[in-house]
Amino acid sequence: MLPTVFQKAAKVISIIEENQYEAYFVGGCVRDYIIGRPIHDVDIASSALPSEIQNIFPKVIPVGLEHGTVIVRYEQESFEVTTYRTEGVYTDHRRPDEVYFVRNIEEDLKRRDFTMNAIAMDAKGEMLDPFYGREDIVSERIQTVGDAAERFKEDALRIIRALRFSSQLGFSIEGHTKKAMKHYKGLIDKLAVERLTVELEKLCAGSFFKKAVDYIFELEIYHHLPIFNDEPLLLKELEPVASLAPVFAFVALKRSSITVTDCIKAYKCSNQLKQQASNLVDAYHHYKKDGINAWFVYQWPRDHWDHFTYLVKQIDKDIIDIKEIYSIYEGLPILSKKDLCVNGHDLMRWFPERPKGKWIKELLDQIEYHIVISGLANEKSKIKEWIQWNLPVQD
Ligand SMILES: Nc1ccn([C@@H]2O[C@H](COP(=O)(O)OP(=O)(O)OP(=O)(O)O)[C@@H](O)[C@H]2O)c(=O)n1
Ligand SMILES: [Mg+2]
Repeated sequence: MLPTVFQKAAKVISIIEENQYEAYFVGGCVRDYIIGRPIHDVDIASSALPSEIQNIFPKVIPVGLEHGTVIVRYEQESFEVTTYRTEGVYTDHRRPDEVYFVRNIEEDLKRRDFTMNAIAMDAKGEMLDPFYGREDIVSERIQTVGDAAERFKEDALRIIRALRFSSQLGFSIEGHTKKAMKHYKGLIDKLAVERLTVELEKLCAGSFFKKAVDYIFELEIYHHLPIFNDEPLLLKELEPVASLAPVFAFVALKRSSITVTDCIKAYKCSNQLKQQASNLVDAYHHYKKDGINAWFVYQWPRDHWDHFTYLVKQIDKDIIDIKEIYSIYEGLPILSKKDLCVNGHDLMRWFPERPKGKWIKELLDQIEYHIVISGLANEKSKIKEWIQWNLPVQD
C-alpha cells in the first residue's frame, strides 16, 4: 500500500491509464519515498500530450504548456502532470531551445539529472529504474544519468543541485560526476541567478551542509557563487539554516564591506527577504548594545527569533535560550501599538491648544516604549499623568 500522499495521485494515474496512456510518479517524490524522507510534492509524468490530458479531465490548468506541464484538478486537489519529454540543445546553457515530447518513459528518464531522480513508479508502487537509481540510493551516491558532461552542459544548475542533494541527504558525489562538475563549473555563471538562489537556499538548509561545503572547496565552485566568490571562508563558518535571510545577515555582520543589499541584489531575492535580513542585522546590533530586553522582544517578530539566536551563535558562539525570549514575551504588557489604550485623538483632546503635528506620533512612540520597558501602566489616567511630565516641546 502506497503512503497517503500518493494515493489520490495514484487515482489520477489510473484514470490516465484507463484512457490508454501511461503515467508514472517521477522525480523527487519517488526518490524521497525510497529514502524514507517526507514527500512534499508529487509529480506525474505521462505519455499523454497536454491536449490529451485536457480531454480526459474536466478541470485542467495549462501552467506550462510549452514544457508540457498542466495541473489536473481532481477531487479538490491539484496534480502536476508533465508529458514525457526530451530536451533539445541548450545553446545558452540556461534553458533548452526546444522541448520534444516523446511517448516512451525511458526517453524521459534519460534526460534527467541524477540516477536517484530518474526512477519512475506506477500507481501500484512498481518501480521502473533503468539507470539503477535505487542502487545509488543504497550506496548513498549522487551520479548523473549517462554522460556527466552532457548532463551539466544541458543544464549547469545540476552542478549546484548535486551539491544541494549532498547537503540534504549526506550522499557522496561519484567520481566522474565530480570531475565533470569541476570541469563545467564555469557554466554556472551563465545561469539565471534566480534559479541558483533556489538551490542555494536548499543547500544552506541541508543537515549535511558541511559536506557540501567541502565539495565546494574541493571543486573550487565558490568562484561561481556570487558574494562567496570573494569571501569563500564564510561558507565554512556557517551552520545549516532554513532561510537565506540569516545567511545574508551573517555575511553582512562579518564583513563590513558587504551589505545585505549587496547580497539581495547578487541573488535577486525578494524585498521580503531583504527586510528579514535587515531586521536580523538591526536585531543583532540592538542585542549587542542593550542585550535582550522587553523592547527587543516586543519589536522583533516572533518568526525572527530562531534566526536571531542562530546568528548570535554563529557570530559570538553565544547560546541564547529561546525560552528566555518567550518568557519575556509572555510578560509583555502590550503586543503592538494597537493595544495602547490611548490614540492620537485622545492626545489631541487632552491638548486642544496644540495644532496637529508630528508631536502626536512622537508622543505615542514614547508612551509605547515606556509601557513596554519601564512599567508605565497602560491606563488612560496613568498615561495622562505621565504626559504632564514628558510632553515634548511644541514644534
Ligand atoms: N535541472 C534539473 C532539474 C530537475 N530535473 C528533474 O526534474 C525532477 C524534479 O525537479 P525538482 O522538483 O527541481 O527537484 P526534485 O528532485 O523533485 O527535488 P525536490 O524534492 O527538492 O523538489 C528531478 O527529480 C529531476 O528528475 C532535472 O533533470 N534537471
Ligand atoms: Mg520536486
